[in-house]
Amino acid sequence: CTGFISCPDYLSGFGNEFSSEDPRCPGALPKGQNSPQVCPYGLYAEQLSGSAFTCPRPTNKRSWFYRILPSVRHKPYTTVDNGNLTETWDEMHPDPNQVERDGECVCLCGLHTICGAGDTKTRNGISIHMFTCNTSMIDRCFNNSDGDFLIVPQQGKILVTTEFGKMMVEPKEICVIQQGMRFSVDVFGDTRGYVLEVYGAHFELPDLGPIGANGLANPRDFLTPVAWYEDREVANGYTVINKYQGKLFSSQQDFSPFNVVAWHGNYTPYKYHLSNFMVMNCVAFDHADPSIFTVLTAKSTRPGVAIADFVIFPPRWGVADHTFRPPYYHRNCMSEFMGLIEGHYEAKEEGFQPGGGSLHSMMTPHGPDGACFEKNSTAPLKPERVAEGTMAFMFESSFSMAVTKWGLETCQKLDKSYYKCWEPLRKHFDPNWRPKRITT
Ligand SMILES: O=C(O)Cc1cc(O)ccc1O
Ligand SMILES: [Fe+2]
Repeated sequence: CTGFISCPDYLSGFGNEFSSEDPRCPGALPKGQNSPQVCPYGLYAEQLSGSAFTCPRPTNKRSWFYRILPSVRHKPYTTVDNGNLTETWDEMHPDPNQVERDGECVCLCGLHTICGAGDTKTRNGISIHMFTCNTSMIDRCFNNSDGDFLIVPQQGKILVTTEFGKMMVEPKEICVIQQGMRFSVDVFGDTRGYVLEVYGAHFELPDLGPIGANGLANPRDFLTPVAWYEDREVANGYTVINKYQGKLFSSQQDFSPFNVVAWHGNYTPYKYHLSNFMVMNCVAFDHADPSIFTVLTAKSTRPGVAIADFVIFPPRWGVADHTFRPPYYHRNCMSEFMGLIEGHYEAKEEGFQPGGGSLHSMMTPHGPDGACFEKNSTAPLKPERVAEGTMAFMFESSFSMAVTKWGLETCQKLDKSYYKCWEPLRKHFDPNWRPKRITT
């Protein structure tokens, strides 16, 4: 692989101290210091801080850019229309009902906020957006001052150009663009996906506890781009869109922001292919909690309680004996937003479509639909492939999320009959039932 556009190169590892130079400028990284009086090739040094300076070492994050011009050389920010991107959580009256949205939704380009909670100003909260797009961002980039984006493409691959280099991300891959990292997206047709935004925390790999040193998402499968720069003047103006305190702003500059010739640090964008997830599950009996499928977690300050977990339901074997194998019926102290990248979700063979979404709010009952319950209560329990050809996922959050007006009304894709999937559930109670006697 040689070309950067068709097949970008990557550095492997999660949160490593990486360093990268565009091969056109060998020696661009200063040796032995970050801020030489004059940088190699006449570059400017600029630090991007992803944590407070004084964070303990395991959570201390920053990267150093060596760039043709520093980011500060831009015209003032002016406000622009937010479209359907919002951080207003009281547009609609709270509603604990199960919510399901169908997949097809013809919308303009941009981010459409479905639900969320919390506040960018106090740096604690999340929001969940959908994006639909059929044109690339030309001479335009995005900078999220509010938080980190975990992007889940569902239809169409995206080429993400960042200050660190380029990443091609296709459905069943995810990428994370952390707070303040400028990026621009090229698409190759109709493109759609989900975005989980977290304010005030970064994603980490979950602890493995008794699993041991290996398993789930392994660090080496996370890929960070290699340095790539363009020295491009843009006479008509290059637009930097800044999301700041939930609102969009635009500023103009006369050069491409992707002018980083070399960089080093541990604060980078990255991508991950979900097929690399090493799936663990029960091999005896009972249904394990879905936390065993956690790819990434954004921890809160309460031990074990996530601001948001990114959880997947990948293809795997189901082997549990004398067990109702699908997800159990559930009321949760967390909020569960589910999406579908491809195939069918195991608890609902019908209805839930790729590109759709469901929200089971805090303590709102949910679980397998009537057909799933009947089928799996009598199915012979032989080893069986589960979720073959499918990839569902969940954003699980300790925040009690509000649904936006766009999510409930504007998109016009709310499935008002969702609750009906549980109506066929009927009583099986038999007061004369007795345990089977074992006769010898
Ligand atoms: O379908 C869901 O709502 C998600 C889910 C999956 C699972 O395996 C167990 C519990 C749970 O909430
Ligand atoms: Fe649940």
